[in-house]
Amino acid sequence: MNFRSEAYTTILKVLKDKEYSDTLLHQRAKKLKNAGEDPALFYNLVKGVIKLYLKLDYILQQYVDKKKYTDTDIKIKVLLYMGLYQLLYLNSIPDYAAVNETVELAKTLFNPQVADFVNAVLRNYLRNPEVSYPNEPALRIAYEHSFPPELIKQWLDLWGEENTEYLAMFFNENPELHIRVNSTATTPEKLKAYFAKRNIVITPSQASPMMFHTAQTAEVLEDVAFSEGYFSVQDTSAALIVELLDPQKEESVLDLFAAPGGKCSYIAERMDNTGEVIAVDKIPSKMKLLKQAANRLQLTNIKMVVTDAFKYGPVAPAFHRVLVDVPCSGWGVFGRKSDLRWQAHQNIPELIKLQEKALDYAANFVTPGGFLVYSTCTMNPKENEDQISAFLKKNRNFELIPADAFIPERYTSAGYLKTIPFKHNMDGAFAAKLQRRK
Ligand SMILES: C[S@@+](CC[C@H](N)C(=O)[O-])C[C@H]1O[C@@H](n2cnc3c(N)ncnc32)[C@H](O)[C@@H]1O
Repeated sequence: MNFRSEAYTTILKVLKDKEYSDTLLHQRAKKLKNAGEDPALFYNLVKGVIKLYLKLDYILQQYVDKKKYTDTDIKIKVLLYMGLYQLLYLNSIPDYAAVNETVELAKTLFNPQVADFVNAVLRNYLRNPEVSYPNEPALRIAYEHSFPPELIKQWLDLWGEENTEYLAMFFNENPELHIRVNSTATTPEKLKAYFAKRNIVITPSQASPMMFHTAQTAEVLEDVAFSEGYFSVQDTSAALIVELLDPQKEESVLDLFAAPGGKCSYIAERMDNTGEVIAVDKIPSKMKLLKQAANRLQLTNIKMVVTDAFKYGPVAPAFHRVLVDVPCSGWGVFGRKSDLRWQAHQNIPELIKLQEKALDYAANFVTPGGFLVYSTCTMNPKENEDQISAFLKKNRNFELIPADAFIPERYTSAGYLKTIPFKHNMDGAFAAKLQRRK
């Protein structure tokens, strides 16, 4: 077993069969680790090639006869992507090793002719690695940073060339690990001291006293403090959404689109294991993850209901706080979810309808004087500000509560929680806090 052959079959599954799952990746990485291989290289190669395959493809076309490249099977293209990715991004691997190992893999998987082809293309690149990109901004950014051109066009219209490029670049970097302290088990100071004793540096977040970030991902995840429930892995932007919701002890809280439950477990922690959090989601396998997290964190105030949110009832204004964390285009999490940029742009109109319906439905559960938080992990105004404006126009009994009363002002804009990945060094998220009048 070696990390390149495992990476090859994984990448092919994603690019050819459009199948991606973090679980599959983790299982394979674990297998490699047990066989004495470095899982970090496996993760880097798989996630990197999936994110950057459009760029790799664009470059490779410049080193092969056009017709021959068009006729080349995806099974062979994946080998070329892997070889070129190592040459461009894996500095720990010398160029000769990147080429030789890819050629050897081509021999094992195919035959000497394919191996010769792979060798010739990669060496062609090495002889003259100058690549030229189109002048037109949308195409240049799309190929240089590997995003669908139609998505880049939308971003350019929204934010202009400079910000679009910052965003695209940010999502191609290796994201740091963000962790959240379990306040029912320990304190931020104790957790920091615990890791310091083990020579692991975790840096306090500027955004939240309960959050840290670290570049020592593997060491932190493998530490027993994780399995013992002293912390969770969560992007800081997601934690801020719960801080905006601001759940209090002994309250009743409804989390209508709850799984896999990162926000739900934080709600339960902030309520210090009191009151009741009802977590609703329709996907049983994702709810299982919430159940595991609740057990690990020893949270006893979460009640899980596996059902379609729109069938959850009785529909009555019975909750102090309702979180409606809707399915969205996911633009804000393109850094962590390597395959998402290749699918997310397709179904936005449908998502917008679902979000509108979810917000309307969730509002029915808020008690007079209670709060409703609508959130997404996207920076798309049509899924964010536009949804809230339309809702407030229809529902005069709700009003916007400014977010900067709950989270640092730097992460807010026009009363909303709004995180900008390259500016705040976290995922992109949006949330609005609405109060139902008494
Ligand atoms: C953005 S995710 C929620 C993430 C979650 N709040 C967290 O912090 O981990 C949206 C969730 O909505 C769920 N979902 C989508 N349509 C649904 C429906 N009609 N009823 C219930 N859950 C639904 C999906 O299974 C998905 O887990």
